[in-house]
Amino acid sequence: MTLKIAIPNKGSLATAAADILRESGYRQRDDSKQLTLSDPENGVEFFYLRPRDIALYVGEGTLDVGITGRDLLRDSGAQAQEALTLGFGRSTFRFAGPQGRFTDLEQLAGTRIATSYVGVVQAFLDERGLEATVTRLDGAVESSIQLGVADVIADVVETGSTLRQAGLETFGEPILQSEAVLITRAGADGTALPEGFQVFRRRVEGVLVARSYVMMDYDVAEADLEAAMRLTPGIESPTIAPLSRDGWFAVRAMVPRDGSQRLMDELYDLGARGILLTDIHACRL
Ligand SMILES: Nc1ncnc2c1ncn2[C@@H]1O[C@H](COP(=O)(O)OP(=O)(O)OP(=O)(O)O)[C@@H](O)[C@H]1O
Ligand SMILES: O=P(O)(O)OC[C@H]1O[C@H](OP(=O)(O)OP(=O)(O)O)[C@H](O)[C@@H]1O
Repeated sequence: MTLKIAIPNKGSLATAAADILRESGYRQRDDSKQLTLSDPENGVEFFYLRPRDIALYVGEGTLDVGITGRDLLRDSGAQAQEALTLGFGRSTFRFAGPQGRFTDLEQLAGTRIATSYVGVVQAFLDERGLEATVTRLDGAVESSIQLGVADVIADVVETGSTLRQAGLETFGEPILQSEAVLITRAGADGTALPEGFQVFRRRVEGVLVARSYVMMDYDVAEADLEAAMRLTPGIESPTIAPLSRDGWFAVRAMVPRDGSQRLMDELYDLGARGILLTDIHACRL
């Protein structure tokens, strides 16, 4: 059975979603107007949809898997769940008001709040027992205060520059931390999905690991081997091979990309030499 996959057709998540799928070995469309793309060799079919609608299709079971934002998933109220976090499309979702006007979330009571994410905002207010009037806008929410239709906005904040330009500032704790997620129907374990799902998930996971790890190779004297291995324990354990030079070993281990330069310095100080760092393009662990 073909695995049906929903991915964003445009907006902030579209390019990164297509990139990760391409890196996972799947075909992707060349024409941004194309609505579907079949990849029979891999047993999948892609449906290019608005990211806001993707949770609905997956929740209804019309499509098997989707890529969307956590905030859009929550906002939809659809019967869909996160299967994997994808590490891109990160944003926070926050309340904001005119500079110096609000300091505390309790001050939301009785205000008019404009947002494109009514579901998320209403759930947040309900949890705290706050009553406010929530108005749905399609976008450019930051203008609504100046234009007199709202006192407060709740919106996606990435760099914060849109807020600053509108003379607004955030207040209170973030409502939600979001990033792109792989979603499936709520309650669906792997067995309820077409068999291609496990392969799909493993491929995408492999690309995520490859992005966050690098391969480190170095040579080290036997006396320093233990200490070096403590610095580079690898995922399971490092590969160690004797060198023709007496008393020396070659070590190979995957290490997190973050901090890998510092690790090279530490290995060098320890006496390791010939330290190499190489990218991993994909992997199955
Ligand atoms: N700077 C950003 N602006 C908007 N959404 C962002 C940003 N960074 C990450 N995202 C995430 O992208 C998703 C929203 O994508 P979507 O395509 O619906 O909105 P958009 O980028 O504002 O596009 P459009 O306004 O054209 O519909 C959300 O999950 C959101 O958290
Ligand atoms: O914190 P920043 O880096 O400034 O990013 C956040 C802004 O970007 C998004 O708007 P987008 O350009 O997608 O337009 P829209 O929301 O009006 O559709 C979002 O709705 C905020 O307005």
